[in-house]
Amino acid sequence: MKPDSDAPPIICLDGPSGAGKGTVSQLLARRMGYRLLDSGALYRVTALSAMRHGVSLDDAEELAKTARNLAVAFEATPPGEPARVILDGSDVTAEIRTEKCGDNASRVAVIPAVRTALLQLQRDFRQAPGLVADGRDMGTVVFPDAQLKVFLTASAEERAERRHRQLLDAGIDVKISDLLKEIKARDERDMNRETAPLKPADDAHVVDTTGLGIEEVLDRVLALAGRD
Ligand SMILES: Nc1ncnc2c1ncn2[C@@H]1O[C@H](COP(=O)(O)OP(=O)(O)O)[C@@H](O)[C@H]1O
Ligand SMILES: Nc1ccn([C@@H]2O[C@H](COP(=O)(O)OP(=O)(O)O)[C@@H](O)[C@H]2O)c(=O)n1
Repeated sequence: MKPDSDAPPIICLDGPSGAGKGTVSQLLARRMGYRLLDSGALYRVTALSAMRHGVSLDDAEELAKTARNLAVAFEATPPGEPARVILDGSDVTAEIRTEKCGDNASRVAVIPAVRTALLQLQRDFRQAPGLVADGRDMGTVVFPDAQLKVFLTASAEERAERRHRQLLDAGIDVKISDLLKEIKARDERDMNRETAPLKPADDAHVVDTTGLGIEEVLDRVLALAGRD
């Protein structure tokens, strides 16, 4: 799809868990002076809100209602730090990052009515001077006319190792074999759902980050954006 020349530019970074989307998106948004959409946080917050209100993860209708009525806000933080995520007035930034919440997010994300409920909220992030959008379907569904679409990936083993290091840094010791199992299960669910499955858009640039450092990945994306 051709970019709408009047709309603010968008760079989409899609890919599986642990590919580096969040990290690279933040660095890229800072370099470009763009806003940032962490779409995964919206699915995580929907899952958390459902858990808090006793909504079953099998109840599609109530989950869609939960997504439609989300009282969520992203609060700016100093450069380099992820935005603080506020749900119903309380800070859930750390709570939504747990593996449990990620897993539940991928369960609610299967439901088409939940995805529809979150669509406009995501599109509203498109504001001048531009947007970096991080997720699974940014280039395929939410912003099909984006100027640049990048699909970041890496081997499941390397993604599990990255997540392991990240959790250890946060003082959480989880078995790497369990993380690998969870990552593979989430990949499977995200790639095989009927609505907005995880896959590169036809016009996406696929960047395999296995063996690449964060700065190298950032440089590749900046080069694709014409900013090297
Ligand atoms: N290319 C890379 N090399 C090494 N570690 C990376 C790389 N990209 C990301 N990481 C680290 O891996 C972890 C997961 O990255 P993150 O950006 O949260 O991935 P995603 O948003 O795709 O799930 C973080 O701790 C991050 O610092
Ligand atoms: N645009 C998006 C973003 C996330 N998601 C879902 O939300 C879950 C959590 O996304 P995330 O981006 O926060 O997860 P990580 O890649 O950080 O592990 C994913 O496993 C997807 O199932 C989605 O379906 N569509």
